[in-house]
Amino acid sequence: MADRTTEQPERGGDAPTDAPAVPAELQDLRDSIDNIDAALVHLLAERFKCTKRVGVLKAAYDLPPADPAREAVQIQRLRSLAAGAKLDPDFAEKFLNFLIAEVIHHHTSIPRS
Ligand SMILES: C=C(O[C@@H]1C=C(C(=O)O)C=C[C@H]1O)C(=O)O
Repeated sequence: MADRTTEQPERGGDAPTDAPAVPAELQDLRDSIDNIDAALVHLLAERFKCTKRVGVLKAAYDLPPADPAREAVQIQRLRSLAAGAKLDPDFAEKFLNFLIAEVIHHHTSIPRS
């Protein structure tokens, strides 16, 4: 495979018209980041499919949209998983709260009889 790091812009003379070559390692990392972002989108889509069904069930059984006791268990579990994975537990908690807020927003918009 060609070494992409060898594709350097000209030095001196006129300003180069092409963008500088991206080092191979940077491009590889960006390819992986793009794959991870795609996986996250698919995982989130599956999660929202589940939570939408939960919202319909809650409306049918006249249960409140939010369940703070369940959320507290989820947050502690995710914080522990994050710590084990060397991810900032505060970030994991913020991310989960962000998701849950969106879910509850969806649930509150489901009509009830
Ligand atoms: C999905 C539910 O509804 C809400 C949303 C939650 C979530 O997104 O994980 C968790 C608890 C509830 O506040 C549920 O009760 O399970």
